[in-house]
Amino acid sequence: MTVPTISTRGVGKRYGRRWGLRDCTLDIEAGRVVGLVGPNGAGKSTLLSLLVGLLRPTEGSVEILGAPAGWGSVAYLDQRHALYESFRVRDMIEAGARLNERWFPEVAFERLQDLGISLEHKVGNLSGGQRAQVALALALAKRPDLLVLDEPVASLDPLARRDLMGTLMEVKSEWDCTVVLSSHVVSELERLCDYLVVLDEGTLRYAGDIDELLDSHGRQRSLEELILSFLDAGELARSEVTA
Ligand SMILES: Nc1ncnc2c1ncn2[C@@H]1O[C@H](COP(=O)(O)OP(=O)(O)OP(=O)(O)O)[C@@H](O)[C@H]1O
Repeated sequence: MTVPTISTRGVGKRYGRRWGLRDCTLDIEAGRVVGLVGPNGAGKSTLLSLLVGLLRPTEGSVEILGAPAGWGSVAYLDQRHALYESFRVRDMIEAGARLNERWFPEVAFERLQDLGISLEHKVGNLSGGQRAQVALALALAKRPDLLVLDEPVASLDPLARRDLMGTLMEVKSEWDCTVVLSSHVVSELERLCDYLVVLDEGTLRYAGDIDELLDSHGRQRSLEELILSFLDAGELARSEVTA
């Protein structure tokens, strides 16, 4: 049996007295593009941080390609696209070689050249969309087995969103990494993703193949409607508990 890229078992994270995520069990096979959705505070960033080893679970376990989270070939991009303002784009790419064991600078150089982003630009002078593209190119230069993106398009205008999603689609057609991205924009997820994970109030509401989900409702309901129904079901379950 092949090892799933992502395997979590009853994973939970508590912040003080409050659980950010609880009892989350997932098996996600290699090559999937996973859309992670849920309202504010649902636990999306918590789950993503657990997957990349930035947070340690309070309970349960997380394995990436059979090894504990934090090891292996994983790239993580958050919505702040943290970069060194005073560096030129070229310097950022070259600095990556000193920080990463696996580093393929040509991947970043080629992608940015294709996008018309000059390597000589200072990072501090880039637009929001260009910064996002540079941050993504740096993540891709690791040629990761797992690419994790926390709301990568949240701060971008519609054109920059489209460009970034286009880059992700190209990446998927070029090599077979597994991608997990969270977003509030369901239409964008639908174009890119083949697997859906829905969280609400720190609880897993749904995990499964998107086509199978749409087929199981005879393609009569949109993905957005189905996601809302998972969230409403949670609302119903909570009101039954508290009634
Ligand atoms: N460092 C922290 N300290 C205390 N509580 C936290 C911390 N980080 C997250 N939480 C809480 O855990 C819960 C889940 O937060 P998380 O950031 O994972 O949600 P999210 O789905 O990513 O939300 P958003 O869409 O608003 O970014 C929330 O109730 C949040 O307040």
